Amino acid sequence: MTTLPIIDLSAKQDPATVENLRHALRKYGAFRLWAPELKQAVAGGLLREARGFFQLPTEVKQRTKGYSGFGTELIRGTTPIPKEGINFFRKNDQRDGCIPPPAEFFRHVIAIHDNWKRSQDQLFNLVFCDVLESDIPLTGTPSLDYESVGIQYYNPQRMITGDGDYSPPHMDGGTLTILIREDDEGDGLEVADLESTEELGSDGVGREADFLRVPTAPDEVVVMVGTRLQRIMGRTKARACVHRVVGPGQKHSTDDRVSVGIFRACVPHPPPPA
Ligand SMILES: O=C(O)CCC(=O)C(=O)O
Ligand SMILES: [Fe+2]
Repeated sequence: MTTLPIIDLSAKQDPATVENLRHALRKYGAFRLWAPELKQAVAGGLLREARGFFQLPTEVKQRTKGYSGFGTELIRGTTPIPKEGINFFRKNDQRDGCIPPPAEFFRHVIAIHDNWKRSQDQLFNLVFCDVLESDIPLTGTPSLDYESVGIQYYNPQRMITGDGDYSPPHMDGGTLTILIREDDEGDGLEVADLESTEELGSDGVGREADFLRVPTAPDEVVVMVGTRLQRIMGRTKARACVHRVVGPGQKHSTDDRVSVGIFRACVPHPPPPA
């Protein structure tokens, strides 16, 4: 398997597809999803609004609910990621004196969230019932149905050198992440082949594993397993995807990069008191 399998939720999955998906969940913790509506909803306005937001003066962004400044998000608690971001619908995200995001931007985010709601049950049924053959109820409990939307903004002009990467290898914290990217050949997303190394942590996997490029394609998004799903299902069934974003490199030295993630059942940030 040298590309991620693709799933079309509107079709009935044949046994070979289900078997491929089962393998992909162990090898990469990721697969592609045919999602033209979601892709078009993002292209038709959200990206423009997001770019507009990230051009606002820093002091305005910093007061906006859900915003995290350049280099403030850390991987494994230590490595700053050279990006800015804004998160929506995250619990415990209360800072004093926050202002809401621009109304038109927020309207587009809500539209994406609503659009995704139409497919999410189908996706969860396929993954949990057909592929993982799980009888653990993974939907219908408030802590697992929790979902946030995060928008990442990568600006090559803010990179100190042109040879650093946009995002170091890491795993996401939730059950599944739906990642929506712009169509761009050299977009930089790569996922680790988890069968190519004995390492288990994202740091070791990042150093030792073979990585597979995941090119963007029209009408497709990527689905990635997070650490929470791995914990629930066990590593023999589903591994958390270790992914990174390489670049920007020469080609993208002037183009910025925007991605949208729908993070399902991600740990609220900051975590609630124990
Ligand atoms: O921007 C991307 O393609 C990946 C983003 C990501 O991995 C994340 O936000 O957790
Ligand atoms: Fe991620």
